[in-house]
Amino acid sequence: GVAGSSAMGATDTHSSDVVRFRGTHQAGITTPVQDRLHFAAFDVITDSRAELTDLLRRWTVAADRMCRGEETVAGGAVGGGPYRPPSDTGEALGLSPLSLTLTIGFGPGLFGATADAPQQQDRFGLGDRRPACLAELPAFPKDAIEPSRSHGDICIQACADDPQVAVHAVRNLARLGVGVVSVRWSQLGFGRTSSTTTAQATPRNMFGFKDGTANVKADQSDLLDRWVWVHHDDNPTAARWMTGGSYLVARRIRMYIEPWDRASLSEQEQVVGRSKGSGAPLGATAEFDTPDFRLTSAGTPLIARTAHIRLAHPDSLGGVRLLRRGYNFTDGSDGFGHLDAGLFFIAYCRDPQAQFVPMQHALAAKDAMMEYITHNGSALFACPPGLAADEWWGQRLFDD
Ligand SMILES: C=CC1=C(C)c2cc3[nH]c(cc4nc(cc5[nH]c(cc1n2)c(C)c5CCC(=O)O)C(CCC(=O)O)=C4C)c(C)c3C=C
Ligand SMILES: [Fe+2]
Repeated sequence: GVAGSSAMGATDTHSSDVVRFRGTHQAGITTPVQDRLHFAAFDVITDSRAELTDLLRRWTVAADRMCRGEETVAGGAVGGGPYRPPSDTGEALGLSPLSLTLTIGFGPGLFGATADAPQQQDRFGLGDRRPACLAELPAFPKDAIEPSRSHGDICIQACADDPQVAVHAVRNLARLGVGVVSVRWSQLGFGRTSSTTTAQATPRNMFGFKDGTANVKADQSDLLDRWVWVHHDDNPTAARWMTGGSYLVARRIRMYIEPWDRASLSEQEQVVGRSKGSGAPLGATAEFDTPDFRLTSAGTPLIARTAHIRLAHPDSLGGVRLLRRGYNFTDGSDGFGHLDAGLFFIAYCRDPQAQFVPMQHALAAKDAMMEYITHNGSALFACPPGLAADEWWGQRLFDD
């Protein structure tokens, strides 16, 4: 890790609070999932390639600093004199970095026209650099996607073990981006809904079930290589800037808490295919037991044909896996007395069209859970590999 001293006067900063910003892969993908999320999608509002690359350079410096617990610039909050707006908004002064990670991704619209947006201009001359799998996700049955919560040219996923640290990071990047980018939508998340290491206990989602048991984990390097990281041969030369990167699928999934809370325990367990208490697959005893989809009782499958874990299991999908990294959210109530709560689903994969798309098609068509959820936000981003020393976010994409 990086030395954990803080320029913000924090006394409680330890090197264990710092996640390395630079490396082979971006932090925030296999990093042990932190407790809090602030996810922001930006539209690029300039047509100038120079303005955009200048911002990406400035963002990189600020992000690198904030991940070490420093202000966006030295003395930014109060050191700039009384007559100028401070260069750092200051709400993280005195806080340690709390494992802040900032992960950047680029959306399909940055590369010009797509099948869904044929009018989109190739404003930055990136048309030939678009990886083939960076195409907007298709519509799935029962989707209720709201454009104001979807898509975007650039995303920043900020994760930390303190909401204020994550919000401070996104707020300051947005502030630095004035005139070049504008926030299209953002989502706060609390309570991770998956684990990415075997050392982490499995958390629970808003349905009260353990979530993340069968996730791909950071120490499963064969699975990461097969299902998460983009390979050199996955793309033609012009799109090889993605080698070592990954695609981020984001879905805002509203969960209808009130009808769920009126469903019997047995109905809830049938929907998921696992026991609510232990997280064990139905018919098994412990959380990490392998589900046996052949078990029956009086001729009926113990794990229903419509159970979430049967449909999302690799055996039902030709072996396909994803790295899930989602968060619970509650955005107040919906005006009708119902909680606007759910799961902000984030998954990383090597090829979203071959992994997420067939999985979501299977779930949307048959998953019993669909009675209790609606997908109302959707986005796909290409997250480049990690940065070498002095490299800036997007340098491999923009530099020829
Ligand atoms: C398209 C991918 C998936 C979406 C969307 C999704 C939504 C979703 N899931 C839960 C709750 C649980 N999911 C669980 C397992 C699980 N889910 C997916 C994929 C999507 N889930 C996969 C690939 C798996 C693993 C399947 C397997 O290999 O067994 C579980 C069980 C525990 C676990 O393994 O994580 C729960 C619980 C909700 C509530 C939700 C949308 C709101
Ligand atoms: Fe799931």
